[in-house]
Amino acid sequence: MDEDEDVPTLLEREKRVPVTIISGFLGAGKSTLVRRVLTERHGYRIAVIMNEFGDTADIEAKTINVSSDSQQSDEFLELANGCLCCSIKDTGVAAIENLMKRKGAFDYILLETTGLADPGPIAGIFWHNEEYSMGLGKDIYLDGVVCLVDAVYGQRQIEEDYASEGEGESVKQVACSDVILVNKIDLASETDISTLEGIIHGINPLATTHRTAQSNINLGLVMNLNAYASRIPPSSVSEANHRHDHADGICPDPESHPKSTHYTIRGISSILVPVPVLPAVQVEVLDQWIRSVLWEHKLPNEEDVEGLEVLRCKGMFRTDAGEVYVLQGVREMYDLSPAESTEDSDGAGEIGKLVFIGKGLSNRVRSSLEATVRV
Ligand SMILES: Nc1nc2c(ncn2[C@@H]2O[C@H](COP(=O)(O)OP(=O)(O)OP(=O)(O)O)[C@@H](O)[C@H]2O)c(=O)[nH]1
Repeated sequence: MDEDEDVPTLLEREKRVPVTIISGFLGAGKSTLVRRVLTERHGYRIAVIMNEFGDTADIEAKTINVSSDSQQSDEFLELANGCLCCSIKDTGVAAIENLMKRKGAFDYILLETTGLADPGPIAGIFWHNEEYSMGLGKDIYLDGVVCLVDAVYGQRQIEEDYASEGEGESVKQVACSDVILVNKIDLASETDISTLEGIIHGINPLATTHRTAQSNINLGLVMNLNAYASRIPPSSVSEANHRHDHADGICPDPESHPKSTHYTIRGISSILVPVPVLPAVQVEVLDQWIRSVLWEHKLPNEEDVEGLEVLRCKGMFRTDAGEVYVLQGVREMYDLSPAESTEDSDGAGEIGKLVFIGKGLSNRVRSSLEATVRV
């Protein structure tokens, strides 16, 4: 990251401080990314929060010659570039807000999860607070989830992880991410990297991927994504529609092109359904469909669909009343509401889209959704 790289302005746009969750496969380069953030002069005042004060902090303490304040129950390291490295036992919203009260406001918070953590529930904490707990979550909001994948071992990790029992953490990490860094590209062949990218897009057609070596990424590409607000970057749904990476045969449903796509990798799949301008009254019908699928794991008025579980959903469409609706969801939590501002509406063309990523998303589920949004 060069000093003179474009640094997005964060605080002018939002009073609340954005939080980005960094997840990643074991050994994929999370600590290397964090070390970059903590040592390079990028102009942000970032608090990096780790579940455990692990190797990175020790390394920082040694290499930057700053000692940690381990007298307190939480530990902090203030770095020369203005960043703060800290470990708080409880990474809930209230604990992070307390941290801000004690240590002052930051421009940004990066929350690093351990290599085995599934970011879905962590993302849910922020969501839940924002939605239900007045007062909490007033200072911070979830901006996005970034996942590091090892370019050399990523494919094997995904496959072995799945083979162990059900779909593994690495698959969930990919499914729940907004940006994915395929790291260690210096060690992998072009063919292997492309195959891995195909698998990643197969699991999560909405995520943007970047190739990196030594986790070297322009921070502007992983921060300030606004991935969970009631808005959706126009590119993300349209890109998803064009990602058809079949190099490894992960798109087993060619009949669905180009109207909708259906990828699957051993249980985790995604469906993308175009949505025409909907009569306003039909939004409630769609809402019921989403509730049934997310909460009851079945299609409306039908028996359970075996293994139906949505990990992530997103979408945007117009109604004939002139409103633009945005869908955002993680697991059982979702929000289907009109876009926050007219600026957000610009991305919605006449044809909207809904994307669901998860398990059990069969053709039957897709047909049911298509019928629900048919006019
Ligand atoms: N060759 C190469 N090595 C890398 C790259 N990125 C990281 N490494 C090395 O890979 C090893 C693991 O990187 P970490 O950053 O510790 O990975 P991690 O995801 O934090 O690991 P865990 O926390 O143990 O899951 C370290 O020895 C890094 O120096 C890269 O792009 N290329």
